[in-house]
Amino acid sequence: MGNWKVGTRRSMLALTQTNWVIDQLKQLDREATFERHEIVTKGDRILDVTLSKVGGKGLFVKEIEQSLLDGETDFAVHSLKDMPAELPEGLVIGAIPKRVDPRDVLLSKEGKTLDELPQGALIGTSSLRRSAQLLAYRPDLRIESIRGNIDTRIRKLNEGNFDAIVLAAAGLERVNWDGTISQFLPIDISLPAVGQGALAIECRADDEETLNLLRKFDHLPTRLAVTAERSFLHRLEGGCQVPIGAYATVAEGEDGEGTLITLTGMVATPDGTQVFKKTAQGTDPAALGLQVADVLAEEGAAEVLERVKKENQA
Ligand SMILES: NCc1[nH]cc(CCC(=O)O)c1CC(=O)O
Repeated sequence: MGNWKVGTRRSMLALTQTNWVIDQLKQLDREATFERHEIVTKGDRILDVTLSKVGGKGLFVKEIEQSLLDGETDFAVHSLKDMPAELPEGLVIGAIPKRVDPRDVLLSKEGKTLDELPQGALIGTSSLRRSAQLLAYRPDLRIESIRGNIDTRIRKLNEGNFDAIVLAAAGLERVNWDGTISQFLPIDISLPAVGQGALAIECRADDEETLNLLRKFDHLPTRLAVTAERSFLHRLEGGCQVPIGAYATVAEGEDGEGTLITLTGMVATPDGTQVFKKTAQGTDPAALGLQVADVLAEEGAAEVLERVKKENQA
């Protein structure tokens, strides 16, 4: 029983994700009804500046979180990778549904793969993580920033502005546009963003009724994996200024506590000339994230983080 007010961004991807979550929740609770509240965020309004320069991830979630805190909405569906490592006081992630494909994908003219792209090809991405890893693999590539929702970016590729663009497989799959994919980039070439491919359903920490509804929709292996990734991100204070990636898996078929988690973390220089990567295993996701972050920091990632931060202040 109950009526839930659901906050969502207005982009095609956001609406598709929110509708999908509502459909799933209706199957878990046949009595429940849902009302969508569309919210335009700062990240949606500012389209002409590179994200890392205007305040990063928080831009897509802040107004939505305020509406939760004000009680105008009861829960909100986000792409987990758009969420900052720390949530505002009073809010929690009530459910993390099962993750879909975490990989980055290449969309290119004539369906070329990364290896087939011509010398000096122009790649559209505004993600430091993606450009650093692409340059590490193919230093000849030229990178140019591209903003806008998925549909805008694909239009810019089709208009001939780029030889290729990089997007997340997950977003394309959710809006049924996976037919546009030229190549799934291997994880060891492009380590995904923390939380990529997973959704987060955020609600008030003291809203038992909503937490009860959402709990049924939580997927423990995904929660363990993204908890390890977010703990890694948090330890390195990775805003959007530094190329950072992480990807964790949980052994197939296991879904309990004490499950073995494998986490790979990555920090790179923006030009891709230095890439620090480490893989470790453990059963405590938060501790594993800290451990991988600390080892990377010791091996040189700390200097990179310091240097990039200084350069950005200058
Ligand atoms: N940066 C925007 C964003 N946030 C979430 C997704 C979709 C993928 C996901 O849910 O992880 C995308 C698009 C993209 O990176 O291609």
